[in-house]
Amino acid sequence: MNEIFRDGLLDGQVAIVTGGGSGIGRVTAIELASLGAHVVVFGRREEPLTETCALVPSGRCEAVVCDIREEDEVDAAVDGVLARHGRIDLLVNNAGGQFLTPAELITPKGFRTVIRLNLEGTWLMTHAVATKAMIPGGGGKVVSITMTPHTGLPGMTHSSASRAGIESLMKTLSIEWARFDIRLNAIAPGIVGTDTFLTKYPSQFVEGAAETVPLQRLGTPEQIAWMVCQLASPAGDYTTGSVITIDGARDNHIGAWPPERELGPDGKPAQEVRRPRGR
Ligand SMILES: CCCCCCCCC/C=C/C(=O)SCCNC(=O)CCNC(=O)[C@H](O)C(C)(C)COP(=O)(O)OP(=O)(O)OC[C@H]1O[C@@H](n2cnc3c(N)ncnc32)[C@H](O)[C@@H]1OP(=O)(O)O
Ligand SMILES: NC(=O)C1=CN([C@@H]2O[C@H](COP(=O)(O)OP(=O)(O)OC[C@H]3O[C@@H](n4cnc5c(N)ncnc54)[C@H](OP(=O)(O)O)[C@@H]3O)[C@@H](O)[C@H]2O)C=CC1
Repeated sequence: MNEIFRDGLLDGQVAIVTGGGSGIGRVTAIELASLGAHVVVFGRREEPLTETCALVPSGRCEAVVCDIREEDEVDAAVDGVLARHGRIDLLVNNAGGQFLTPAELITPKGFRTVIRLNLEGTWLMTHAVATKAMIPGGGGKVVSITMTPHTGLPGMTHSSASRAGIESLMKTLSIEWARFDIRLNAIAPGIVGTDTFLTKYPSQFVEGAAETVPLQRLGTPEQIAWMVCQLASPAGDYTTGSVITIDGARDNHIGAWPPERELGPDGKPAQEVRRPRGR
């Protein structure tokens, strides 16, 4: 039973979720399966993938070890899904990440590592699924998880560049592959309180994160997963080439409004005094 959508909404669909062994990817896999989809989770480590599948009560989940940066692994893994299921309706490019470091300290290898994971991995997966399954099969949907704020991610130059690249990829392919009925979108989350976010980054960054969001709280993996489900459903059939930002307005403004310095003497938002008419 799904909390938001009707039972059986995605019956018969076959979906791949990369990075499905943890965080947003795991919750997305569980939500898709709860709506009837058969989900195949990809990741480098088998154990977390198997754990995700154990959390899917219907058993409609399968773990495939695949490093999305390696084209031979991607080809073999996608071929395997196709051989077992005969179709792929949905690809969720969720695997990704970065390390937080000032730009001047990022080495060529470090930059390449993040670009290869986020941008090249997303390209390899999207190209393999499209050419092997969606183009011959008459269509499909791709959802790629990126990141806000779109004004730039200081401390994450490599990731910022790669996420912009992914959004551009989705937009461009939505034009080229419209003739194959493939619909491609990006979901750009703000800060989501996953285990990795809460444990990987410096404490100052994590503890101060909610304060930087106009809504003053972090997002949840479910809020991202439900948008994936909506796009996968008939409600998403005409949505393509879009970037859907889910971030508590972090893309628009840093912190609560009004900031302390803009409060009036009464503690309310400062307001300009209206001049008398005629002056
Ligand atoms: C912000 C404002 C908006 C704020 C608002 C926005 C906030 C959004 C918050 C976002 C949160 C998330 O995305 S949370 C989810 C994040 N999840 C992840 O990152 C999971 C996936 N990440 C990873 O696997 C790793 O972090 C990643 C480095 C990307 C890839 O790992 P690999 O095992 O492939 O690579 P490694 O062998 O570890 O490292 C390869 C090289 O990378 C470099 N490298 C790796 N870690 C490094 C480090 N900590 N510091 C320096 N350099 C490092 C070195 O050059 C390494 O080479 P050597 O020197 O030779 O070792
Ligand atoms: N949490 C947040 O605040 C935000 C997250 N995002 C993005 O959303 C996505 C999910 O984030 P979140 O759930 O927090 O992070 P996690 O670290 O939990 O998820 C990342 C997943 O990607 C998998 N992965 C990493 N590298 C590879 C690879 N080379 N091949 C295949 N799988 C790989 C990991 O599994 P394994 O290590 O086993 O391969 C892991 O399951 C990421 O792209 C993240 O950057 C975007 C905005 C905000």
